[in-house]
This record gives sequence, structure tokens and C-alpha cells, in this order.
Amino acid sequence: MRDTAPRRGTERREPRAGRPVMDRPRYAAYEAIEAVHRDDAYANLVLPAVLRDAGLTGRDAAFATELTYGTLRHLGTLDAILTTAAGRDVQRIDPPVRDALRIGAYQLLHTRVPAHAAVSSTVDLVRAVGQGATGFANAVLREVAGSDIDEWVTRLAPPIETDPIGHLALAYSHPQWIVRAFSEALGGDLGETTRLLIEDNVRPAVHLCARPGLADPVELADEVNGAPGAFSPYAVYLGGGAPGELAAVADGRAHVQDEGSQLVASALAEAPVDGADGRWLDLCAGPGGKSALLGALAAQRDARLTAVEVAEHRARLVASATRGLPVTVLHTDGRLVGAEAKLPAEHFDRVLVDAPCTGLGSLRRRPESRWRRKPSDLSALTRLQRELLVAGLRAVRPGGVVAYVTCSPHTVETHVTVTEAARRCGAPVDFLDARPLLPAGMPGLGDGPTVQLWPHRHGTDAMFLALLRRT
Ligand SMILES: C[S@@+](CC[C@H](N)C(=O)[O-])C[C@H]1O[C@@H](n2cnc3c(N)ncnc32)[C@H](O)[C@@H]1O
Repeated sequence: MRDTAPRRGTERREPRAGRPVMDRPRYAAYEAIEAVHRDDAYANLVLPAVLRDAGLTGRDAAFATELTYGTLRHLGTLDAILTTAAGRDVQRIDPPVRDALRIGAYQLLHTRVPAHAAVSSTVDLVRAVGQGATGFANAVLREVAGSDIDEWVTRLAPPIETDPIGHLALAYSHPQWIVRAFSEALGGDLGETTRLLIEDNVRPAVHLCARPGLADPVELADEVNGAPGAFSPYAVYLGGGAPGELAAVADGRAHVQDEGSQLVASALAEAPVDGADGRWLDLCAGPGGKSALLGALAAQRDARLTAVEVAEHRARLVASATRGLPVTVLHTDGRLVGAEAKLPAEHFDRVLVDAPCTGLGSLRRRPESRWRRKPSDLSALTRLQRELLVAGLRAVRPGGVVAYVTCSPHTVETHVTVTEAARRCGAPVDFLDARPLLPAGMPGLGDGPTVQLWPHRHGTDAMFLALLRRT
């Protein structure tokens, strides 16, 4: 098979003049995926701009979105298949041709697009972006189309009996270290791990938070053609459409927020504290989703939230997300509790430490992130998590409560961090059972005292919550 030599440069590539431009949804998906790989861009940020520039709306935009997100999620498996079909490592294929082939293979193996349409449209795409590789692309795609996805997995994945992690990683397109971390957090249950991996490959519904005191979730659900959430009293599941265009979001009655994030923030607000309850602190606030919910709850209870964020642009996002609410935004390092006048020690009644983390709990929302994250990210992150939680435990007064939250179920970021911070903080702390602070009847919350939410159990991101009371 013939291939073109890898091309240098990162310039934007347009279809070559004089060539027919293939259908716009596929080209839009190609542009978005190329930007993700070339510029380390985020698909959820780059795609809306690509769709707008291409003038795509409705079904065309939905198809381009499916191709972009689906191809990026399934990249690991698609690359293994393409490597076999091409007879060479996929990394050695010219990047534009490689991305086009990935989009073609995704259509062949994961959509109802007829095989001839998937092949011919991809060959058109390669003709526009890949200079002379059409014969190669045609041959590779015909090879891919010769088997369905189950046959490919049977052929390429190691046996589940001898290498369960390797098998699941290939079958459900996740890096092995992430499958291992999920399996460990799920107590080694491979059935549950499989259900989680499947859920990570499905695009989740957008959740809104109807701000308490400002919007009623049932009325909001009617207004946006959505449905009230299953668990959070503030959640509304959006049926479709762009949340940014909703009047309720524009006028501050609601904001976009995963239901799991709503649940952990409201658990902190509901946790019992002894005595005064007017000083609340969010130590890692950007971009401000949990600050907005806590701020709305604080407004109903005559409390005030201090929202701390170290990154200036994210501190501005917090200010904008909490406009009109009793929230003071501080642009500073949360670890300065006790050293910064506005962050006195032993001062706050409720403290949220929603620490920076790997984000392994929200892979379904960020299709490229599973391929970007590395196990080596863990050591710097867990150190920062521990330091921030120690600072949070310094900030809370005796009798007050700290919530430690991550959007990752990795046990090193959850149990290990919490245990270490509690040991090192130098103050007496007790664990509170977080389960009774989540809605009654919520299934699958485990043995406590901490709570791990899961996409496959609860339809939420995999949020972890530990509640610590300063004694
Ligand atoms: C997981 S995010 C918080 C999400 C936020 N609570 C929300 O619901 O929208 C973690 C945030 O902590 C910020 N951060 C990182 N290091 C920090 C530090 N030393 N002090 C304060 N904020 C920090 C990051 O910039 C990031 O915005």
C-alpha cells in the first residue's frame, strides 16, 4: 500500500483548489479533530466554532458532533484496527490522512452510515487533505470494513481470562492505566468496570442547576423542554439544544452543572455544624459552578461565601457566575489560609475543597482527555490536593465541616489524599457519614463514610465526596 510522507508544519489545511469539497459535516469533524491533535485543543471548545464557521446547524451539526466526539472517544481501538488494516503503525501515517481514516473507521464500525458511503466520503476527504493517498485510504478502509467491531475486538484484544485490563482497554477504548484505576475503585468488579467504560463512550445529557430561590426545577424543566433530575432537587436534564442560548441561563436563574456536582455541593450545605453558620468558603472555586449553587443556598440562609481561585481568568469566571449572590471572590492561592488576611484560620463554618484532579470522572464529557492524561500527572496533583485539603482543614473552625471533592474516582486522589491530609493537618478531625446527606433512596452509595458517585450507577460524573468535621 502507498502512503505519503509525513508533512511538517501545523498550518491550517484547506481542501485543495479545484477539488470537490466533500460534505460539510465530515469536513467539520475533520477540522475539529485535526485542531485537537495539532493544537492540543479541547473538542468541546473547538467544535462549536468549527460548526459556526461551516454554517452547520440541526442534523448536519449533530452528525459532525457525533463524528468528532465518537472518533476521539474510540481513538485507541480505531488506531489498533487501522494499524492492522494498514499493515503499519498508525503513528507513521501522514497526520491528515490518519485523522481522515479514523473518521472513516468510526463510521464503518460505530454508525449506521452505509459502508460504501463511509469509504467514498473518506476517500474524498483524503483527496482534499492528504495529497495522493486516496488509493492507500481506499485499501485500508476496505480492510476495516471486512469485519465488524466485535470481530475486530476478538481478533485484536488479549483474552479477558488472562489479561482482563488489556482486554477491556482495547474493547472499550480507554488507556490501560485508567481501566486499572477504575477497576480498583470498583473493588475489582469487572462487570461494573465494563458498564462504566461503556457509559464513558456515550455522550451525556446536559444538566442544569435551577438555582434555589431563583428558579423552580419543575417550571424550569417545562420552560426548556427538559425533565427534572432523578436525584438532585435542583437538577433539570436538558432534552437538546444549546444551553448557552437559554433565557434562564442568560438571566442567572440556572447554570449548566452536572447533577453529581450539585449533589456534593448541597451535601456540604446540609451537613450538621455546631453553632454559627454564616461563613462559607470555597477554596478552589473556578469556574464557579459550585460557588453559584452554594451562593444561592447561602442567600437563603443569610450566609456569605468566600470563593478563592488562584488563576486570574478563572477568578473572573467565578465573579461572573456568582453575580447577584452573596459571594466575595478572592484571587489568591488557597494554601495561604492563615497567612492571608482575608483567609483567617479557624474562621469558616463550611469549607469546600473541590481540588484540581485528573478529571477521570468526567471522561464522557471530554472525549480527548483520556488520551492526554498520564499516570505521571498524579504525583503533582495529589500533592496539591493534599496541601489544599490541609489548608481547608486549617480554615474551618472547631465544630465546622469541610467537604473534599474530586471529579475523579482514582483512589490515590480520593482515599489516599483524604487520609494523608487528615493525618498531616495537625488538628483533630472526624469523618462524617456523607450518605445521609444525599437524597433519600439514592442507590449504590457504598459502605460510607465517603461517597463515590458513578456515571453507570447514578448518571452523574464520578464525583467523590468526603466530609470531615473539625472537632
Ligand atoms: C476542580 S476545579 C474547581 C471546580 C469548581 N469548584 C466548580 O464547581 O466550578 C479546581 C480549581 O482550583 C483552582 N486551583 C488550583 N490550585 C489552586 C490553589 N492553590 N488555590 C486556589 N485555587 C486553585 C484551579 O485553577 C481550578 O479552577
